Amino acid sequence: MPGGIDPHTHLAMEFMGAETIDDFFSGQAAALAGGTTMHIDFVIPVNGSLSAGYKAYVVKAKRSVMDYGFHMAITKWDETVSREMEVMVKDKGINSFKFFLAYKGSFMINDEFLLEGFKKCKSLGALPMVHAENGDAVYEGQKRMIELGITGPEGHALSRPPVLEGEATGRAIRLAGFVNTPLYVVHVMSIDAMEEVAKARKAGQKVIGEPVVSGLVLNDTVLWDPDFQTAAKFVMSPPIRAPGHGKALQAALSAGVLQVVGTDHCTFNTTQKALGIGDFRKIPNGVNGLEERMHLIWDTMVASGQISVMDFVRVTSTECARFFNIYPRKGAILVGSDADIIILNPNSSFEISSKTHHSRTDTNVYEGRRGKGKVEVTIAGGKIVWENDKLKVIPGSGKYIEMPPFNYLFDGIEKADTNYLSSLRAPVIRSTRIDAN
Ligand SMILES: NC(=O)NCCC(=O)O
Ligand SMILES: [Zn+2]
Ligand SMILES: [Zn+2]
Repeated sequence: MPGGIDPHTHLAMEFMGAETIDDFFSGQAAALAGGTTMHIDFVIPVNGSLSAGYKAYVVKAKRSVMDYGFHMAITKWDETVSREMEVMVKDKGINSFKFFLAYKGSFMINDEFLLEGFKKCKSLGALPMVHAENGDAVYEGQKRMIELGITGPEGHALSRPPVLEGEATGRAIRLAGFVNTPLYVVHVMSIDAMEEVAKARKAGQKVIGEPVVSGLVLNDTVLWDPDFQTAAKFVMSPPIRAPGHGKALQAALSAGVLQVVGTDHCTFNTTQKALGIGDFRKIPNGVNGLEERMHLIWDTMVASGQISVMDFVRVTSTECARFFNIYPRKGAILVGSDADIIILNPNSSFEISSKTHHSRTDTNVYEGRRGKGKVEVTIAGGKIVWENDKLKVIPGSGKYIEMPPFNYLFDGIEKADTNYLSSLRAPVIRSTRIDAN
C-alpha cells in the first residue's frame, strides 16, 4: 500500500511551558516503524511572526529522516500577518493555516480575526483549519472546576465538555460558509462536533472532518484514574470523550462523514506532565500516536469489518495527499509517484508498549494494546527503512514537500460567488424628497 500520511503532528513544539519530547528525528523514526512515510507538522509563529516561525521550523526539521510538510498556525491578526500568509503560500510551499478557537491567552483568536483569516485563505487558495473549542467558555469551565476543588486530570475533561466543541465547530463552519471557503476541522473528538460536520456536508458545504486515533479508540474513564501520572498522560485538547463518542466517530469515518485520520502526535513525558500536579490547567496537552496510527486503524476499522482495505488507504494516505494537493506524488503507487510503500501483513500481530516503541516518551496511551495487521516493511523514497523490526534511517535524508495552493475543494468556489452576487436583488433606489406638510 502507499505509505501513510499523517496530516496532524507537533514535533519539537514549545507548548504550555514545555517542549515536546519527540523532535523531527525521534518522531519520524517512530512514524516509519509504524508505516507512515510523510507527516504535516504545524509551524507555530514566534511572537506572532510567521516568517520567524517558519525559519525556526526549518532548523528543527534539519535531522528529518522522512518527508514532511508544514501547516502554519495563525495566532494573531494584522497587516504583517496577512502579507506573510501570502509569502508562505507563494514562496514557502505552505497551503493551509490553522486557527485556534481555544487556548485563551495564548493561541486563541476571536471571530473578527477568524473571518479575516478565512477571507485571506480563500484569496490565496489555502485551506483554513480550525481547532474548534469555545476558548472563553473553556476558561469559565476551568475556573468553575478549580472553585469546586477539582484540580486533577478529570477536571480537564469536565471543564471543556462536548457542547463547547460542538458550538465552536458549528460556528467555524457557518463562518466558513458565510465567506464561501472550504474548511478543515482538526481533531474532531465528539459526537457534537461530528454532527456539525455531517449537517454541513449534507447541505453541500465543503467541510473536512479529521478524527484522530485517540478520539477513535480511547475513552475518558482513564482521566479518573487515582494515579496522577496514569491519568495525566491522556490529557489532550479537545479531551478524549466519554464511552460512545469513539464508536460514533468510527461509524462516521466508515460512512465518509469524516475523511482522514490524523494523530495530533504531541508527546510530553512523565516529568513534563507533572507540571500540572495540583492544577490540571498546567498539564501539557498532548498524546502519542505517530507509530500506532496505521496499526490501530487497521485493527479497529479493517479487521473489524467497518471499512475496506481501499478505504484504509484512502483515510490514512490518499485523501490527505489530495487535500494538501500533493497527489499523486504522494498517496499513490503509480509511475512517477514517490516510492513510499508499506507492506502490511494482515495475519501477523502487533503489541504496543512504551518499552519497545520508538518515540522518546516514557509512556504510551495505547500501552498493552494488541491487534491484527502489522507493518512489516516500510519503504520511503525507494529505500527500505523498516524491516525485521529494525530501523535503517539517515538523519537529514527527509525532504521538505512543498504543497501548492488551490486543491480540488476550491473548484467551483468562484462560480458560486458569481451566482451569489447575481442573485442579490438590484439595490432599491429611494427618493429623498420630504413633503412640506
Ligand atoms: N491537541 C493537543 O492536546 N495538543 C496539541 C495542540 C493542539 O493541536 O491543539
Ligand atoms: Zn488543536
Ligand atoms: Zn494538534
